[in-house]
Amino acid sequence: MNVRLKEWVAIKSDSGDHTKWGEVETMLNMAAERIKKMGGKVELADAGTHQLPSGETVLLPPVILAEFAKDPKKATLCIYGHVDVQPAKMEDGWATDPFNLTEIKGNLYGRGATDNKGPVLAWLHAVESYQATKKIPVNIKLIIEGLEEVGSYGLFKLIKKRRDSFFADVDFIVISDNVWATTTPALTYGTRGSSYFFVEIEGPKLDLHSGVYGGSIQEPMADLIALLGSLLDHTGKIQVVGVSDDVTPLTEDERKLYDNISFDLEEMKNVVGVKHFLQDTKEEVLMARWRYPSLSIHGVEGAFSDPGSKTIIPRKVTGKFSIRQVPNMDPPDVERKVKEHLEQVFSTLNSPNRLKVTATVGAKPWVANLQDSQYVAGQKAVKDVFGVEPEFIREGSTIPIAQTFQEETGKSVMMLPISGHDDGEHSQNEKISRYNYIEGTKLFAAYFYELSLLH
Ligand SMILES: CC(C)C[C@H](NC(=O)CN)C(=O)O
Repeated sequence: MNVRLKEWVAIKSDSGDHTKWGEVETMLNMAAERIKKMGGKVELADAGTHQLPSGETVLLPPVILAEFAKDPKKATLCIYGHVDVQPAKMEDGWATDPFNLTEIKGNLYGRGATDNKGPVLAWLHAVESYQATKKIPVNIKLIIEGLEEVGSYGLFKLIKKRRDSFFADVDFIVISDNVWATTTPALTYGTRGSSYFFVEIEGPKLDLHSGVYGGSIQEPMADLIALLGSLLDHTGKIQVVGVSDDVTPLTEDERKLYDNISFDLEEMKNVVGVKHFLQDTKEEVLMARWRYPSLSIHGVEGAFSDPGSKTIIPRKVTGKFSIRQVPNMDPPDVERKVKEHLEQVFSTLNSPNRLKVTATVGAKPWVANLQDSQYVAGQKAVKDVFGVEPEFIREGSTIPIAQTFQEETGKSVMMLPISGHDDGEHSQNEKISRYNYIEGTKLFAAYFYELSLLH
């Protein structure tokens, strides 16, 4: 059992609820202390403030900017990671306490084990192992945040501000915050972007007895269900007019990249427990995940959701959904079209209730240039450690800051995942295998070495 990972997983650094950001700060301080113990120079950089959908302005947790002793003859690598996590409760169906890292048959289960505390620690372990030999082949900088899971508030501005200082001498930026597509190690060259929406419907002054008022008022929940039901058809096609218009057309060269992925549809059905996907072939399923947009409905705040029955008409409900975006979609344009769509559907309901739509995340999609020399180093490092060629993959999830790193700093960005395809990021029983954690640490060490040969 890895003691450090156990200590980090024990911190409930769920960033989803701003009232709990104290735990996120505790986690950031713990990570900062670890880096200082390793001889790193650490700044807890001010990330500014953020306005919540309620209108309230809150102070953001800081961002760790750290660096180790620099040798001007060596290349400088900046590693990005995050130490906040998604929410997790035993009642969601976890087999073990999500905040008590538990080893079962070679897997380490706990919230954040793979997304992203395990990989962040693996980077630190790789640095430490070189420190023991006093021959680290590249200069290392670190940027570690605590709000990735809610859209990296404040980080965009901080990167702009530090472009000519912290980032000035950085040659490469690397991120390990995603999963392999199969059991073969991978290099990731694209992620989808995301816009997250809150649709609030507010009706009566207070919750009402459905036996008294049912049938005589227009219920907020019925309005909300009509709105949410208008977003998608049964084939998964987004119904918001114009949203998918800008999707980059598929080229033959890009299509060929899918041929070599050893993705097994049957195994994937078993992993997630579904009878079939919306697409029929491996290529179509992967494209739906990586290079086409999707819309998912996540939940309803304010609706009765406890066990048992309560005969209530909720006064105010907030539906939550997000749209994953791909090149060349633009989050502000998507957000405008979604708002227009919801207002138009709402107008047909002739409702006396109030509608408010807020977009809380506006993260751009990211695609790297596969000819970038970092990918050569990554490919060699995978070969060194695993003895196989990596799969070149994209990722359906979002790293909000990836495209900003590339655009603002002009530096090369690569993703080097060490997490397994079945690690259950954001899900019940999230885990990292002992194998991936240890071999992943070796991969990072090999990558430092291969990168130094490029310089
Ligand atoms: C913008 C999202 C909240 C970011 C989140 N990122 C990850 O899961 C990265 N491992 C996502 O839902 O994609």
